[in-house]
Amino acid sequence: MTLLSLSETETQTMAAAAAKAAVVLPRPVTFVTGNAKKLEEVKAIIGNSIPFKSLKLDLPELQGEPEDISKEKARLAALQVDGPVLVEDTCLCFNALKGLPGPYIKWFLEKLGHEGLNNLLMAYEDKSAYALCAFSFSRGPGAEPLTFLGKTPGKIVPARGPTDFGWDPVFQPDGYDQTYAEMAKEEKNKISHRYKSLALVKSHFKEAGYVFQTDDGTI
Ligand SMILES: O=P(O)(O)OP(=O)(O)OP(=O)(O)OC[C@H]1O[C@@H](n2cnc3c(O)ncnc32)[C@H](O)[C@@H]1O
Ligand SMILES: [Mg+2]
Repeated sequence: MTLLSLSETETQTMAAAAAKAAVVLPRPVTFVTGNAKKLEEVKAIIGNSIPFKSLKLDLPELQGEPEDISKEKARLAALQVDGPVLVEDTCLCFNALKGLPGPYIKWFLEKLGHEGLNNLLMAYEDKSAYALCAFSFSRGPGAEPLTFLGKTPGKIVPARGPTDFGWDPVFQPDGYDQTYAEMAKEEKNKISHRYKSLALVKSHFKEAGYVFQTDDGTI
């Protein structure tokens, strides 16, 4: 039998390399959102792949590009939670309107409703649009957030289907006869902007090899 014996220096070097490779984070990651329907989808898509809990908080939102809004939400959330956080910002962008309402879709929807969103495109032949989700992950207060974009193309149609989640009834993804609202949840979660963004988040977590530590120090 051959015994592999390492010198003290070799052992120290290996331990240092392992410590450098693994980023230890307090467990779990907190997904901060004020939107219960988002949370449902995020739970279904993330499953057990990332240890996470949620916190219902309506974070203030900067004006600007989706990526910047999302990053700023993550910075604020990390300060509030004092730990690792995930947040997301969702946009609905009309191509004829050069990407608007975009991040302001929440207020457009609230004021104009589904019919009003259709009316915005009345003067244009081009009804194409895309749903955009920008997830941001921050390792904690002061850490620069990483952002992951997921985009699903489609078109704006008169409302069809259940009205329990935002603009789902007026968005029909390309390649489908149904609106997001008419689709089975599992179907939407296989092709949605949120799914695509979270697929990148999951890959990042896999590649980064984060190690999660509980309060009592166990991993
Ligand atoms: O606390 P946060 O996470 O910010 O939740 P929110 O509801 O404020 O969400 P956003 O700021 O991202 O605004 C996006 C708007 O689009 C709606 N929305 C988000 N994702 C959607 C989806 O997948 N389908 C339909 N509507 C969606 C949502 O209800 C808002 O009105
Ligand atoms: Mg919001």
